[in-house]
Amino acid sequence: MNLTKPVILASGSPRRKELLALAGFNFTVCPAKGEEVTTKTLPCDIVCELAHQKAFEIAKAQKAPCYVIGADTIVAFENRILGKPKDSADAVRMVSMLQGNTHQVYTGVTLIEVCADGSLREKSFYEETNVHVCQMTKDEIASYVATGEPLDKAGAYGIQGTFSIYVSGIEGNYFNVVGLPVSRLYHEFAAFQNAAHK
Ligand SMILES: Cc1cn([C@H]2C[C@H](O)[C@@H](COP(=O)(O)OP(=O)(O)OP(=O)(O)O)O2)c(=O)[nH]c1=O
Repeated sequence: MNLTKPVILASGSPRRKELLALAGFNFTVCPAKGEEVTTKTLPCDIVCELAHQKAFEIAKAQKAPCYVIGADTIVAFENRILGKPKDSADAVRMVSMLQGNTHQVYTGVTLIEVCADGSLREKSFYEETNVHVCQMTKDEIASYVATGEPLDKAGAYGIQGTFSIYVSGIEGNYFNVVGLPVSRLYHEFAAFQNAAHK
């Protein structure tokens, strides 16, 4: 994609950095530091609101024209929202809930253009993926959590890591589960950039 302005990824997630690079973007990373507070109840609204907060925090601090990308990922299981676990005990609780069941992973993305006159233009979207998790024994859950892999991940697991042996299938986009729906992002970004030149 021919980028007309520099791109900033407002995320500290190493997965998002890797995925955005895979999509061919040239960008710098500037993680948002604000607390993630939501006023919404539906998972799709929560991830869009939090993605907006992250992108907006970085966009409002910019002095020159650019594009800012913010994202947020949560797991939803039977009306419960699972973010990152607080500690290992919380991770055990989350994985115990998800094993033997199907849950949804939502990632929201916000694109903000900081225009030459300082005004902001933005768009948000989300993707949902169904993830089927095999039954796990208490020992399997304990040893998985002991790897430390769940601690910085929504729902206390990483589909891209050793948890992969417990994922029997998904419906939807794999990269959405890892934290960034890259194909959707690429196409939404192209349309967003083109819209500015009309
Ligand atoms: C479900 C799942 C989540 N995750 C990750 C993606 C996100 O990095 C993280 C969810 O936390 P987020 O709060 O969405 O993101 P973050 O704190 O890692 O980064 P930032 O807010 O700075 O953008 O969980 C995986 O890596 N694999 C998975 O299978």
